[in-house]
Amino acid sequence: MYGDKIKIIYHFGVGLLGEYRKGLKNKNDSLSFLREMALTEKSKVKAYSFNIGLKLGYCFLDPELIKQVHQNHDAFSKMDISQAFVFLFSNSLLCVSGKEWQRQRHFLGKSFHFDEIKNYFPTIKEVSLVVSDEITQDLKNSSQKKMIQVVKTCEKVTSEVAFRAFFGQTSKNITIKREDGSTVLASSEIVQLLTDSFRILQTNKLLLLKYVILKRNSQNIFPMKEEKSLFARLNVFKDTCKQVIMQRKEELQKDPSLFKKNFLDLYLKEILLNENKEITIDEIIDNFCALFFAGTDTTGNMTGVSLYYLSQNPKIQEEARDEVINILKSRTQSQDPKDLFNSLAFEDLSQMPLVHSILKESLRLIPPAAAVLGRYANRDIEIGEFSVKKGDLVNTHFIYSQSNPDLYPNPEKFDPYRWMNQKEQKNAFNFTPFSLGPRNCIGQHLAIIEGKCMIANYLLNYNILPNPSQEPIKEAKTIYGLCPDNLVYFELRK
Ligand code: HEM
Repeated sequence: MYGDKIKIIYHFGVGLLGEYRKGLKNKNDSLSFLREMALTEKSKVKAYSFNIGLKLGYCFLDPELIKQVHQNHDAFSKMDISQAFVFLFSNSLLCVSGKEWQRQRHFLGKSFHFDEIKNYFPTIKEVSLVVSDEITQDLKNSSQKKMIQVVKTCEKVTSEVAFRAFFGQTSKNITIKREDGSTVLASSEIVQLLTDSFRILQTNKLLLLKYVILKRNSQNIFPMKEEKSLFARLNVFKDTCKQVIMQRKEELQKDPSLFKKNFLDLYLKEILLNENKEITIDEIIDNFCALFFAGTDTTGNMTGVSLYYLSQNPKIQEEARDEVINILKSRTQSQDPKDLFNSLAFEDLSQMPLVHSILKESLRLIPPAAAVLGRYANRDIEIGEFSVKKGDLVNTHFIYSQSNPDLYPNPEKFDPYRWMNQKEQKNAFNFTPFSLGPRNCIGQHLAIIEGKCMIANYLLNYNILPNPSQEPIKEAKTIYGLCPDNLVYFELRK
């Protein structure tokens, strides 16, 4: 019906996962089919059709059509992608829709405004320094270069920042008690819960079938052992969050002068002082989970991938380091990397065009959220020449236009300088790693600020070297990123 404007990608039962597996096996890249399509078809193909089980969907690739989907965001509802996803996020900004979404976006949006994010800058710097101090100590003890799991290292920073931005205290203070009596940090448990809920769907076919048919009711009808154990842990996790929130509420009720600028206090202030009756404790818990989930791995991956490309491109690395040092030279006489990084001011971050371009180029090549969360159309809607019917699955994928050689000459090349040339930025819809439209990423400024801080800190402290014995693999799991995480060595700078 749509001729060569649409490609059909059908894998019986496994759906799109089948195409990802094929790409991984043959090209070390789950999304190689989209990169190849971009090279051969350029902008001819507008969408591909795919299946999840027996259900068919459209994934739009053309920037104009992607724009139409996201501008009409209220015509779609996000899919329940796993049990933990629903349990942890269903009352959060990530999942709610309509008036409820508007209310939440308005409330949270104020805190994500560029000027407000400034408040989190000291925390970002402090946490970055704690992590780099550990690495430096380790390197000093071994007196040689060491392999660094850069994505994991960056996630240590991003998870701690997300935690402190929300609770205003360190994640080490909040622990979860497991059934076997052991304790685990809340920040690790939430990641583990999400990973486990995807894993059980992938490894237990019966459970997957039950979930596809029964959806949110799956755990209530003949719950399987893995479901029971997952839900027991999910309940403990939320109960723990609730206790922390209720305790803080009591503290603030007794002494309102204790209010701080963190998300939890902002919510509680709204409830206690402004007598806002719409905000519930469930909404607060779910938004903690959502901000933690949406902000940790994504930002950690963006920065880890940038460090990988810097290891592969020593000249660009040197130039980026000079950019950072030149700014900081005017702030301190000291040559010590720690003093230099300590002197970094929030305003300096906007004076780093190359570091910014490195992050953008990493997001172009390996966008952590390569596609948005799948959606169902809740009414019939025309997207360009495509007629989407109520109930159809819809998605949008960013890699295709971000790999189009007409828009990005030599698209596989890591070339941050292309961003310093205005031509590429003519059409903002060709580069959308943070999605677009009213439901775009609320945390994008925070992510870039964290990324710039981490890159600046590592450039000041270490030579970032490649690991020639490891081929990078681009794998799409919960997010799209590089693995295994042993692609980079750090060496202390003399
Ligand atoms: C490099 C880092 C990041 C990337 C690539 C990224 C990407 C995205 C994308 C593509 C969406 C749209 C998802 C969809 O519509 O299905 C999104 C939404 C969202 N992001 Fe981010 N994100 C990043 C960092 C962050 C950070 C740091 C936070 C907060 C701490 C955050 C919070 C959110 C939230 C709450 C939404 C939902 C917004 C809404 O529906 O109104 N993200 N992000």
